[in-house]
Amino acid sequence: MSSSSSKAVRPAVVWFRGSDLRIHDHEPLLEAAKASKGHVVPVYCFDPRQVGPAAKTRCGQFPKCGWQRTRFIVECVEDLRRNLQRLGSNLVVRVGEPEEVIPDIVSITGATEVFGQKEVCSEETGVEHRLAKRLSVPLTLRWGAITLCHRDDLPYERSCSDLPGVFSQFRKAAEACVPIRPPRPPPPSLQPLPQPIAGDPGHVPPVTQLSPNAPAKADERGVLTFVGGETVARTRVKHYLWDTDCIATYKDTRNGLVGADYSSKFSPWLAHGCVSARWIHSEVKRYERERVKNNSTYWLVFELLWRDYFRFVALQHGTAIFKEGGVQRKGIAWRHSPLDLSAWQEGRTGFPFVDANMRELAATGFMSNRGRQNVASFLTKDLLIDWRLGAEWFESLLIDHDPCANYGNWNYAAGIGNDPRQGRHFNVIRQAKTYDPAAEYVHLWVPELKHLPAPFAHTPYQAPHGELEAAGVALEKSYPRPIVASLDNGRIPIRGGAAKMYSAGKPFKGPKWMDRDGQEAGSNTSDGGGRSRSGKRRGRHNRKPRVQGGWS
Ligand SMILES: Cc1cc2nc3c(=O)[nH]c(=O)nc-3n(C[C@H](O)[C@H](O)[C@H](O)COP(=O)(O)OP(=O)(O)OC[C@H]3O[C@@H](n4cnc5c(N)ncnc54)[C@H](O)[C@@H]3O)c2cc1C
Repeated sequence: MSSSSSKAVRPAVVWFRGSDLRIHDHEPLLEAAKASKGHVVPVYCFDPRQVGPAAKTRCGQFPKCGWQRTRFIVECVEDLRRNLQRLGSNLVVRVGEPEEVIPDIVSITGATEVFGQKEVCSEETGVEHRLAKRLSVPLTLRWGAITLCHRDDLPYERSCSDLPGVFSQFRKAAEACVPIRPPRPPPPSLQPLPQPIAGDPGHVPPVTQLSPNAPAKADERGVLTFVGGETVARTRVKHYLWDTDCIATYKDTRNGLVGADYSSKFSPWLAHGCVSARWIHSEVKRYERERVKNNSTYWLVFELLWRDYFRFVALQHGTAIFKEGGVQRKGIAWRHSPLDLSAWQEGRTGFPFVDANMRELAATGFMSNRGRQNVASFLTKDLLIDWRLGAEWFESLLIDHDPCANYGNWNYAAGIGNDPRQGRHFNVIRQAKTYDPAAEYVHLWVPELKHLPAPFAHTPYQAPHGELEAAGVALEKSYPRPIVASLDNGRIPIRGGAAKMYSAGKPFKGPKWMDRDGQEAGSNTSDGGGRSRSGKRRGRHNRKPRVQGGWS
């Protein structure tokens, strides 16, 4: 394009929002490029309400974006800038609120329109409304590729008001009648940024400015070194599918706890939009054509539909997913116990499996799906602590935090969400013995128990004195006693403080435990070993049927 014709065209601003940090399959970028003949002004704002030392969560006042995710976002933004530069443009980076920054950029550049991705959660939609009010030009928001199934292709109202309350009904409808749109390539090229903004694209703030306590080195025990950005995201997908064929055994390995490849680990990149779910889907379909199609390849797409489902649930229910009663608007009297909450947060509950998971989260910003289900159940069903504090702690620490997936899953865990089965409760000891039979995971994250062999590593309070002594474990001194007795009908010797709290409160009604398929697995037994409250072993025929649409 000649310089005289490029002067004639007024640019369009592309507002990158944080869950769309890529150039491929990005509808607002493509639409803006088309409308402005490539004269786009891509912008990303580090919003101090979301990232940085001042941003706090609502109930717990935890840092809203911990150092792990902050670092990941910085890497995503740097990568996005490099990719836009390769197309001939650049990324304008500012620290500030989008509703302040973007009108300024519009007036500096003379832009005629602002394009961006449509979000569904209240903080994000609040920004959309305020920005639209302040702009003198139209704000065009597109659903784009945020989900695998495009909202407009669903057999429901655009507001999802008639979305089924059960995942499996949604999944069946999606599988039967929703075509997955093919991913779209990035624009072949873009025009350079217009002056004067070309001279002032802005610096990506260093992690240490946004998160002053960030350690210099990552914990070596982490499942993976997660590096933000589209470039690494695509390499990870290539690794999981084409280089290692791990996807072909995903269904068998996905409940793992240690190592890079037991599950895809796509979540941090999906949460920040470094890859689109549609692109992953197209790669899975290609893999099925060229290598193998089996239950595992199906299951990865099945999990992506869970991700979709929680976004549509958030659209359907609005702010309810963040409120105490959740999407069921249910009243539950949660316990208030800062002591037990901090034991859970810091991995000092006396239940090694819970503690290992919580320590992994704090050290690395990641936790397996198996771990997340267990620690969420433990907080809400054993400690009876307000689920919002758990969700906020996850929000603070998770690299892959996505408000729809996080709050949707927490609603579910707390029994106030889209779960057809009420009162789902994980027996964390039984889960530990099933999924960590040799205590490899507990030994990794709770090193004070590393010489205590399984199964005692999962129940050190049951270990004979000699075993503890040989392993160098001194209960209460080197590792805490359990903080809650409910897991064993009160037979677990608990820490004094917590015992008092329970006896001071309402009588604790025995929880029912679910096994991994959502089946009732005995009440209050020490390891949930399939015994009923009366102590009689349950026959298989007495088991409740597998829950349709339940977590698996
Ligand atoms: C209490 C709780 C909180 C959670 N918070 C988040 C969150 O903030 N962000 C997030 O991405 N996931 C969240 N999950 C879902 C799930 O645990 C993670 O997506 C998964 O562990 C990420 O690892 P992976 O990429 O290896 O998953 P894989 O098993 O390889 O699954 C592939 C992809 O499917 C999607 N997915 C899988 N399971 C779920 C699910 N239950 N809900 C929604 N999407 C799913 C993810 O995008 C994931 O990357 C949460 C689960 C629980 C129980």
